Amino acid sequence: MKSFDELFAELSGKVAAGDPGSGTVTAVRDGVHAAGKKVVEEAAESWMAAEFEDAGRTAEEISQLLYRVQVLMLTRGLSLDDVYAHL
Ligand SMILES: N=c1c2ncn([C@@H]3O[C@H](COP(=O)(O)OP(=O)(O)OP(=O)(O)O)[C@@H](O)[C@H]3O)c2ncn1[C@@H]1O[C@H](COP(=O)(O)O)[C@@H](O)[C@H]1O
Repeated sequence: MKSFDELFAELSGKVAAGDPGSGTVTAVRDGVHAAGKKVVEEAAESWMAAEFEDAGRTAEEISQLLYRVQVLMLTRGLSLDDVYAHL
């Protein structure tokens, strides 16, 4: 299990290092358009799971949404503080 901040630190490190085995590195290289589409896709799947599936499936979809939000942040070069400043 990892927190939002721990996941972001892990992904940032992989992107900075250009880790060749990382799906995140590939996703960031695919660019903002692709990253944004994945956010929308996982947001829709989270909504559908919340409406029609159980809490466990909903949590799973939301975890993928959080991951895709972090990929979008990394694609735009945003830090956690850049986002937290607006909370
Ligand atoms: N949390 C995630 C995570 N969630 C989703 N994904 C990726 O997203 C893929 C699933 O996306 P799809 O669009 O194929 O999903 P889907 O077909 O809609 O599947 P469902 O939503 O229907 O379940 C997975 O196969 C992973 O490649 C993730 N990839 C990575 N992480 C985390 O990121 C870390 C680093 O990963 P790497 O960069 O790949 O090393 C990992 O240790 C994980 O903690």
